[in-house]
Amino acid sequence: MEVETTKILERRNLGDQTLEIEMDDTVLHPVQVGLVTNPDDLCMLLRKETMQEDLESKPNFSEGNGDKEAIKQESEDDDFIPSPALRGPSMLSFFGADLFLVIQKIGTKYNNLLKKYHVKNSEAEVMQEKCLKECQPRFEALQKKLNEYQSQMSELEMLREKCEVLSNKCNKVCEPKYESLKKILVEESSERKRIYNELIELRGNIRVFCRCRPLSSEEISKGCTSVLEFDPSRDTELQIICADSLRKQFKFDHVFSPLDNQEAVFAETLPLVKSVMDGFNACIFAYGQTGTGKTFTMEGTPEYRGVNYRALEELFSISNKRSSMKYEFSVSMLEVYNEKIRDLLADSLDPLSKKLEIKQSAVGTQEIPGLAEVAVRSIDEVWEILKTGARSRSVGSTNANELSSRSHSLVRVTIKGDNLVIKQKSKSHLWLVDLAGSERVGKIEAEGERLKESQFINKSLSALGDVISALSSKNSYIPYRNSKLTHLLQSSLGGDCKTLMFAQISPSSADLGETLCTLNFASRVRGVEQGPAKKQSDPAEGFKLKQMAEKLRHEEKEVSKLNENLQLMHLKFASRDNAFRMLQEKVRESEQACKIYQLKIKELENQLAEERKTKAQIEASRSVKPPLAPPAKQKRPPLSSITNRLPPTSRYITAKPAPVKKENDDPMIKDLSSAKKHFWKARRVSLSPLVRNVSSQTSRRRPSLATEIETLLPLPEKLQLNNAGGASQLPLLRAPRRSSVATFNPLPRTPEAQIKFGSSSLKYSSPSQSQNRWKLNNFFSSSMGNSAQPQNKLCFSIQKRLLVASPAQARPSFLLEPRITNENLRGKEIIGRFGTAQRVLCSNRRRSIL
Ligand SMILES: Nc1ncnc2c1ncn2[C@@H]1O[C@H](COP(=O)(O)OP(=O)(O)OP(=O)(O)O)[C@@H](O)[C@H]1O
Repeated sequence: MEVETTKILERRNLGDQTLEIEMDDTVLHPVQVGLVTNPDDLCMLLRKETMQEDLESKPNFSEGNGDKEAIKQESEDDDFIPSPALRGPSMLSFFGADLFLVIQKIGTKYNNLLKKYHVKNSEAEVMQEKCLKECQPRFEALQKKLNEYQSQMSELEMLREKCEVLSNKCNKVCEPKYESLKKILVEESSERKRIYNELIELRGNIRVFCRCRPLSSEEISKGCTSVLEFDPSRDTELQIICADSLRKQFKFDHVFSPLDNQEAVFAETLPLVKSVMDGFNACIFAYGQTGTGKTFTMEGTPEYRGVNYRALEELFSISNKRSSMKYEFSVSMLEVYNEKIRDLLADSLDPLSKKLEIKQSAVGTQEIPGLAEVAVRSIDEVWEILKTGARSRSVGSTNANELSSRSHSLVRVTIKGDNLVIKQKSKSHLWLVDLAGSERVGKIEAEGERLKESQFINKSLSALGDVISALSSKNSYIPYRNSKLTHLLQSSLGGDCKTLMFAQISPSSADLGETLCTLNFASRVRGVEQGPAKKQSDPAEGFKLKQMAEKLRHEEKEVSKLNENLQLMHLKFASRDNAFRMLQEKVRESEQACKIYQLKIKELENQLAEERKTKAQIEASRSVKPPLAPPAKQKRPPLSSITNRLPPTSRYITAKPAPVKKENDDPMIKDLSSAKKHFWKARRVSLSPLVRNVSSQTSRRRPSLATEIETLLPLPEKLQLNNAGGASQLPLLRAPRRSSVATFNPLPRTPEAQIKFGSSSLKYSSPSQSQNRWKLNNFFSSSMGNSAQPQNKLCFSIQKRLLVASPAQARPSFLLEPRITNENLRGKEIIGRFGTAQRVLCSNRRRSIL
């Protein structure tokens, strides 16, 4: 709430004295009256200015006898301009009355404003208290939480540091070990692979196993006998009893009798499956007469799982064991039926609708675009796929087998390996082939479709024989493309690929011819790698092989140990890394939470600061309270009283005027703004001649009470006084009291000047000062012996200026002869004297005693 204050200056030259009148007024615009010889002059001057202004501003205003009511109405209007009707002696009294009215209005307004101010102040206090009550606990709680978080943060920081130390230590200690182990592992695994491959190669890249099924119940019932003889001590030899005295011996890589179960068969197959995991292509196929157990060996039954299932089971098992490798498996199933490739895992209901062709890839491998390839992650998934494919397979009934396979069934397992240590990738295929039954067409009495199927089957089997034959004789040309079967298996037959053939035979005497055919074919296949096989029979080679196998076992053990160590290290690393990450996450979360809380606290602090600031402002504004209205007895009479005329009786005059303090937004001030404007204008226009008069009169400096007293004091005493601590006051005594006395310039209209005048009036605003002012007014009135009311007022103004308004600069009394009756105050310096009152300087404080 800004308070606008103005000041009316009135100077009066009374003989050899120049009196100054300062009048605080919060409504009236400053009016400079100039030098007047008596209050009437002042009134006349005001009237003159107002009238002149009025004439200037309202030239068309009708002159004549003014209606007082109209004039009063005018005075109540925004423009506080006396009407031309006020010209003449009555104008001053009306002006005074109107001024009184205005003051009265302003007093009322001031009281209202003061009430509002108090109400608002109390509201603000209540709000402040409420806010403090609400915010303080929250602020304290937040502060507490912040402290907690900070302590947690410091703990986490410590933990993080510990972790870092541990991690560094671990890195320092474990890293070299890890690197050396990794190096050893790589070396060992490559060595193992090399030796293993060498062993397989020594055994032969194409291996042939012969498996004989037991006599079926049907065959037994028919009286068929077994034509096979097995020597348990020689698991690679087989004798066929062709006639009573004729026996034919066949040698294979392994011969499985009817007593050997699926596990035994797979145990011998395992090395080849392992080599697939090392990145070699492999092909396992079962060849034989219809009903000799090809499907049984390859697929098996749920109770007696075949090679397919066990091989994949083993692949998964090896994959899980090798922690340094990451494997992915996928399975495709197809069949070659009548020289056509059929996708057994295709979504289409009719597998033949999808025509599949063999294409050679850029790297020289044979691919079948469009062939379904199902990723498998567990052996259960594999089993389901195998069952699905087997259901789609082409089967037919022959007189040799009720559910004879009329096609070559091929399962392709693709293994993608990724060495995590040396970042090496590999891809290999394992073909698991269940060939169609090889039988003489005449024997099965095939006709029509069956005959056609048999012809295709025999043709493809013959092509397979040719390929193997070409491989054995190391021909430059291998006729892979003579059949779809050999074409498909091209990348898995020959070279460094591993091939295993199961020659399935029947023990029945009824199938002797077919058995001999199969054995001959198998012997032909085995001949491909007869060199190593022959060497096996050499004791020296055997010993060498045994030594290599021993070495291989030892290497495998070492590798498994290294693998275990590596896995352990990996686990340690992973656990520490995980812990570290968790801690980091916690730290991050805590930091985030702390940031949020800090922001909240900042907001609250800002809020609190604003409230404090508001409170301070309120208190400050409270401290600069407007002057309280003096008591009724001491109230300053309105300006009208300086005339010797009484103000006109009106309902406004009866109200007691009160000192006012206004705000900028005071509507009353707005009402009076135009009046102010007129006063400004009037002053500027009318004072210029007066100023000239003043300057001519005051060239000899205005004699004031102060200077008058000053002249009483001899110079040495003055100096003494100055040295005795009155240094701050002596210059005031010496200097002309007010330089403006002589010049008496019009009040400046600049904002700075406004502020100056405004501030100077503020120092008279305290109630105590106001009361003192009134006391001294009475005192001076009585001391000067002037009974006239206007003069009393002038006397009061002098007191206010010299003594009350500025007590700190009160002039010392120069009647220095101590007349202090109080013993306690004797020896103190008298600094002022008024009538019987003496003012002494006591411990930097002035005390007044009478
Ligand atoms: N080693 C074995 N032990 C027990 N039973 C067997 C063995 N081998 C085959 N059999 C049985 O012989 C029968 C014929 O076997 P399988 O169907 O596997 O012959 P196949 O060679 O696949 O015939 P095809 O070529 O016509 O498909 C089946 O009932 C099977 O259970």
